[in-house]
Amino acid sequence: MKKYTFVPNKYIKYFTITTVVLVILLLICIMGSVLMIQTELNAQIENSDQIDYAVVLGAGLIGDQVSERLKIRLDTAYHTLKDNEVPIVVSGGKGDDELISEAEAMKRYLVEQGISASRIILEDQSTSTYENLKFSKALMPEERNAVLIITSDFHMYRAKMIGRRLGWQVQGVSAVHPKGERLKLMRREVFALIKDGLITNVLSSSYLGRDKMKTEKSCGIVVFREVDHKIEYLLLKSKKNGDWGFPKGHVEGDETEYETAKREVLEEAGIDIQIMEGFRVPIEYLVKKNVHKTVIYFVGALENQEIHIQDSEITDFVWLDLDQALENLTHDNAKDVLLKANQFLLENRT
Ligand SMILES: Nc1ncnc2c1ncn2[C@@H]1O[C@H](COP(=O)(O)OP(=O)(O)OP(=O)(O)OP(=O)(O)OC[C@H]2O[C@@H](n3cnc4c(N)ncnc43)[C@H](O)[C@@H]2O)[C@@H](O)[C@H]1O
Repeated sequence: MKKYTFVPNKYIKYFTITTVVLVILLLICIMGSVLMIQTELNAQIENSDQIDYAVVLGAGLIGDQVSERLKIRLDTAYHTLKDNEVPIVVSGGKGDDELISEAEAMKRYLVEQGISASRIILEDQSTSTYENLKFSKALMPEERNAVLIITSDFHMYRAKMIGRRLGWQVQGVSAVHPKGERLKLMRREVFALIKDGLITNVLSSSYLGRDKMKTEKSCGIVVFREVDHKIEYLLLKSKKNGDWGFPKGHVEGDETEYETAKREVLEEAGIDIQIMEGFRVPIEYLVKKNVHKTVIYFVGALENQEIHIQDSEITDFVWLDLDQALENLTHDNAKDVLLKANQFLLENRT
């Protein structure tokens, strides 16, 4: 007769629990080590010729000032990028306790250090690492996909993993934090990595590219007039969002960009403008989180016509010189368009 050894249920339970705990501890140790070596692995740019964009990831503000952790990332970005011309996406939305978006504060900091504002693109909608990178990608042309990520050493592994998932050729430069802080943050990062790597990466449709961005396209005109040999620019105030900007609107049907721009200016301001050849400046931004909008701006002069604003969409209009217009425009990318338009007029006006 066969003999069975009796093993009480409680021993099986203890054995299982101990094994699970040991496996988890082992996993945490392995992941911790992987995170630790990111400083050495991403100490500097591997190949600067192969970077289309740099993306700097946000890390919290105190009021409207960058936090100490974010400052370390931005200082790394400054030293890494100061001697080249690569466009820089600064990425981070506005938290409940923040007065402005992280992206805005990051831009201000980098500009104060001496980086040209025209190199900096704002991604100011994201609230997680995944959104940082996904929304940044939406601001880049599809074919420009060699990206340098700048973030904290402990955060780099996850950021690069998500970047690759989004189809980028990724390089990284790690911002190095003091050892004590690094260890503290690394514990948190291990759990974020488990979540992003093991759960989201496998299960979430967003990682598999199914939550595609919608796209919108509008066209508009920077309208100018000459008063006593001085240039003034037309700004309109949007009824929907209170923004001061240039007349513009969505492309309809199979209109050309010129046709859309002229129609929208006629609808919104009641004026028929001839577009000047040689100026076409696109800007891009996100409307909410999932609409990637491109607006193409042209330049055109107003002569002998009165403005009649479209009451349903526009609440006010104003003619301003360059400095006043720069002060009044709501969005920084529109200010960049105006500076370019002004330069174009200085070089091309007869
Ligand atoms: N094809 C189409 N698709 C969708 N809607 C259509 C449409 N055709 C017509 N419509 C609708 O028709 C109305 C008028 O449209 P239009 O007159 O045709 O459109 P628009 O001026 O280009 O844009 P809209 O007012 O929608 O948004 P904007 O980008 O300025 O502002 C949107 C947000 O972006 C922000 N924003 C504006 N300019 C920005 C910039 N330069 N940088 C960053 N953010 C900016 C604003 O503050 C605001 O929060 C709108 O109510 C729209 O809903």
